Amino acid sequence: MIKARAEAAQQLLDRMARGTLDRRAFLKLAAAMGVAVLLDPGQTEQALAAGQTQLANRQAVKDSYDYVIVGAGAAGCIVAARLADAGADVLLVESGGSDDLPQVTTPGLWFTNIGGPLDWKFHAAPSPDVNNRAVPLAMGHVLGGGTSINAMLWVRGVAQDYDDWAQQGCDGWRFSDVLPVFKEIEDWEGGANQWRGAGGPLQIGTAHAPHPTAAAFVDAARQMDIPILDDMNGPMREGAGYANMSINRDGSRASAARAFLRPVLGRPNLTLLLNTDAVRLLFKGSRCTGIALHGADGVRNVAARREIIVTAGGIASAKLLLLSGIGDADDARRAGITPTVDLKGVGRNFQDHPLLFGVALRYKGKFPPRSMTSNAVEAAALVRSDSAVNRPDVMMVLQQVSAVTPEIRAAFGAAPENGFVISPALVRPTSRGRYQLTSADWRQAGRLDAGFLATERDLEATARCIDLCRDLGRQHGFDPVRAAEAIPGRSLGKAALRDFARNATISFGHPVGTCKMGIDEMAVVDSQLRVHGVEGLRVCDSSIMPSIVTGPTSAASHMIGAKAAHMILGTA
Ligand SMILES: Cc1cc2nc3c(=O)[nH]c(=O)nc-3n(C[C@H](O)[C@H](O)[C@H](O)COP(=O)(O)OP(=O)(O)OC[C@H]3O[C@@H](n4cnc5c(N)ncnc54)[C@H](O)[C@@H]3O)c2cc1C
Repeated sequence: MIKARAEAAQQLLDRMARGTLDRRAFLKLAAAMGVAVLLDPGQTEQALAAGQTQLANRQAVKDSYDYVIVGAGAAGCIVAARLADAGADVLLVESGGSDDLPQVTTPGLWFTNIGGPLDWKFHAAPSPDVNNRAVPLAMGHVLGGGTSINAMLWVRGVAQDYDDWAQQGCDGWRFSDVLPVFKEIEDWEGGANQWRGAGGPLQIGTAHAPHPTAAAFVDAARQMDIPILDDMNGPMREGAGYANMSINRDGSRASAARAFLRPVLGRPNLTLLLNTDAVRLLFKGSRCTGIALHGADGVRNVAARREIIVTAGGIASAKLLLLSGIGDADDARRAGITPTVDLKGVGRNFQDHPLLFGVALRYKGKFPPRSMTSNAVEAAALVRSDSAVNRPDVMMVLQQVSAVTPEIRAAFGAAPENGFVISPALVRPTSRGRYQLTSADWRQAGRLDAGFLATERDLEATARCIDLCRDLGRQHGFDPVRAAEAIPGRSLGKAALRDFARNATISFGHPVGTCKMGIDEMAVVDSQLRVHGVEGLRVCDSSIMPSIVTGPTSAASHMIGAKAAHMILGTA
């Protein structure tokens, strides 16, 4: 009851922040709904200022801004907020719409967004490595980007991930360089320490009333001699435990939009345009001077006095560069685009984590309902697929939902009605994919060869991880909750296990790498995230990762946005 009233109060605040309610109407409704006492005066003033300011700014879009930022996801929200806070005149353009929706704010509903209106609904091209399936690749198409629809896992990876970047020529990106940035953005419920930050804008915590399957998972991991970690982000290493989530103390989703952007939307020097697509970058010689936008009123050009900053995510950032002639010049001509800069790496080096749905277990009796504050992924283990491997390369992910891919269902039967899944995930893939345009029309999705399980090493590690997940499910720790393994439910020989991997693979939702940072000929941006060969243009999001981090990519994407803001402002 109290929660329902708190949600009603939040919805009213959101409507006012969008500019669809004025102060009088807001106060009248709050009194009528009996939620006035729940309203924090500071939040009310912030929402009112945001609504009035953004309404006025939208009605008077200017011909030029200091910075134009494309994409309001994990990285874009942080860059925009920090630059606006520093006094710059900022335009933030987002293709998706508002995030004032219960399926965004309620953690337990996140997966209902996959394939729905808040998802770009992208698919990888069919590949024999996954039995010619066109694997769906969900990406957030809404204010907040992926952080508004993701599973809220907050995982930095391991320290070596960032040291690897530095070794590849990315100066300033060693783990010791990025740790302070991770710390400054978070408000970890356990308080600050050598590894963690407290008091930052983004609240991070673990499940407070975990589902019985989560405790069973951790017990089972202990029985497999996997180290148990009190906090999976500190120290960041092999082990199992309760997952960190980006979640507010009140149990609602903590997204980049809510944590970083909303508090500054009352600033007159920040304009947020929703439902607006960036379709092409504009140039004068080798300088990027502006951008062509497509919104409800058609196309308009906006100039950037200082820089254009592209934060459109793991695929769309590369797409915008390619549409603007930055990429392989021969490919550009073939697509009917005049080449601007011959940068062969744009769209290449694609990486994602294959995730398998999975090893399905039948629950003992009726599956207890999860709390709506649960992300349904409350525990995980980061391990090595083989003792010969020198660092963690696979993850076992508890999924407190009962689902398998259609191909696994056809071969092994439906997932049990009362059940849950242990998903193998390959978190250090060696294969690399490629994104390409199929036409010069920005509305066309283009083609992604994702490279899932495309190398022998990746297939072998994934197959081993299936066995590890099955082993985990057999441990006594699961006895209180597991009746039996339902899928695969029988032992699989080498060929059958590999076939299972090919049929069960989906995307973990972590596309990165298509505008990679570095100094080699395939690098797209330098270590300050400036596009090679172009002035006035940076790419500052998940697409710049030279190699994917060992775990979900949201935390690293936030860090990239925050570090980019420091670079632009000269504060790091
Ligand atoms: C279903 C799902 C579950 C996930 N679960 C997790 C998880 O639990 N933990 C985790 O760490 N990571 C998870 N991720 C991944 C994580 O959300 C991403 O790594 C992260 O959001 C990437 O940040 P980004 O800033 O690079 O891009 P995004 O957050 O994707 O933001 C890009 C934004 O740009 C907008 N955009 C794109 N093209 C244009 C254009 N032309 N014009 C204007 N705007 C444009 C998009 O609409 C989007 O809002 C998940 C992702 C999905 C989709």
